[in-house]
Amino acid sequence: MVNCAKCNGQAALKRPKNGDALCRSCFFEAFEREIHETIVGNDLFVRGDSVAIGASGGKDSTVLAHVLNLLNERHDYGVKLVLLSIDEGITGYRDDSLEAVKRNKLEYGLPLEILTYKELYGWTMDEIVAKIGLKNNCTFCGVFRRQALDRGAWKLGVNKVATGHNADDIAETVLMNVLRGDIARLQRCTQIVTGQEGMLPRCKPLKYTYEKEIVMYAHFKKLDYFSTECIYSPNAYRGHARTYIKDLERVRPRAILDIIASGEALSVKEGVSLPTITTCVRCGYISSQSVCKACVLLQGLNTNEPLLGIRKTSKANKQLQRPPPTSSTSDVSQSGGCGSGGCACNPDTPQSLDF
Ligand SMILES: Nc1ncnc2c1ncn2[C@@H]1O[C@H](COP(=O)(O)OP(=O)(O)OP(=O)(O)O)[C@@H](O)[C@H]1O
Repeated sequence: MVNCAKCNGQAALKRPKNGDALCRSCFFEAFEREIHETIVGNDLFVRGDSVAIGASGGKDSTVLAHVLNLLNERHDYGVKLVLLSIDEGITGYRDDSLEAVKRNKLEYGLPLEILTYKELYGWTMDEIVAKIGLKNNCTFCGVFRRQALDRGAWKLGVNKVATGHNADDIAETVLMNVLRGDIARLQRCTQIVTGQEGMLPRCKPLKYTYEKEIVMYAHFKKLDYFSTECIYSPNAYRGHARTYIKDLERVRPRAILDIIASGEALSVKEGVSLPTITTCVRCGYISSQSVCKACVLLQGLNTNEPLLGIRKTSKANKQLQRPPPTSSTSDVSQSGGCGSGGCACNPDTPQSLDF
């Protein structure tokens, strides 16, 4: 029998993060305490905050909702929590995972708001994939989701958004941004709170939490989540980064934290020009070009030119300085959006690589 390193009882697992043998209850204690320390150490919340948890029904956001709800009570954060789900319109995937979110809403007694791509943009992902095929569809989905979460948060009147991005996700993003030479995103992607002026702050309380431990926690706690991969997401580039990091982790478990620390330690030399943040002339959301990536992509879909937002968008941006077509079904291009959210996309990057 292997003894628990903390209480000397019978160990039930070996922690992927540091190899400690722990019993279940000592693992729960360590897992929850570390997330609490991340929250407190980084001032993620203040009393009175209203926080929308991006709830996809997957393991990460389900564990996030469970743990935030628990810590909020245990440590009396005084924070109001709300679940916010975006229904991208992916039959056989998001409809099923949203059922898990609806069950969690009842289980945790938290309000839930669901926004759909169809109502926000006039298109479901099923329709987008039918139009453009499986290549590039993740670009549409990622850009629309980022803006949709902001729009949902403004609608709910919250002042913060929390997402379930974990340590593995962040290490992968660091690597991908290094390989792409994307300095602006490299600088941003390790930040635990993102969101420039005019945007709602977004935080990642699971930034230092290993994916394997999230899976273990969800499994031992018997949490209700949906575990199937997106049917439209080949996302080969992230897949390569993921495989590489898993290989590194096998040799050196700390590699994930080390990559995050390396990303955090990088700083951009003075004088290097970074994209400036402005407001999209079409929808009013924050953008790094005069027309935001969501509007460019939407224009492409609505005018039968779906690659408009995929190719170099400075060109597309010039094209879009013209007024939008009146036939658009989206409230983004028709009404100018709510004018208060934050789509901080970098239109020249083919995939969404920051959070
Ligand atoms: N459809 C959605 N609705 C609301 N929030 C979402 C949605 N998709 C993703 N998010 C948020 O963004 C985070 C990272 O999303 P990603 O697509 O990387 O999924 P993931 O790593 O599989 O996470 P999860 O296990 O929570 O689905 C999620 O944990 C969640 O907080």
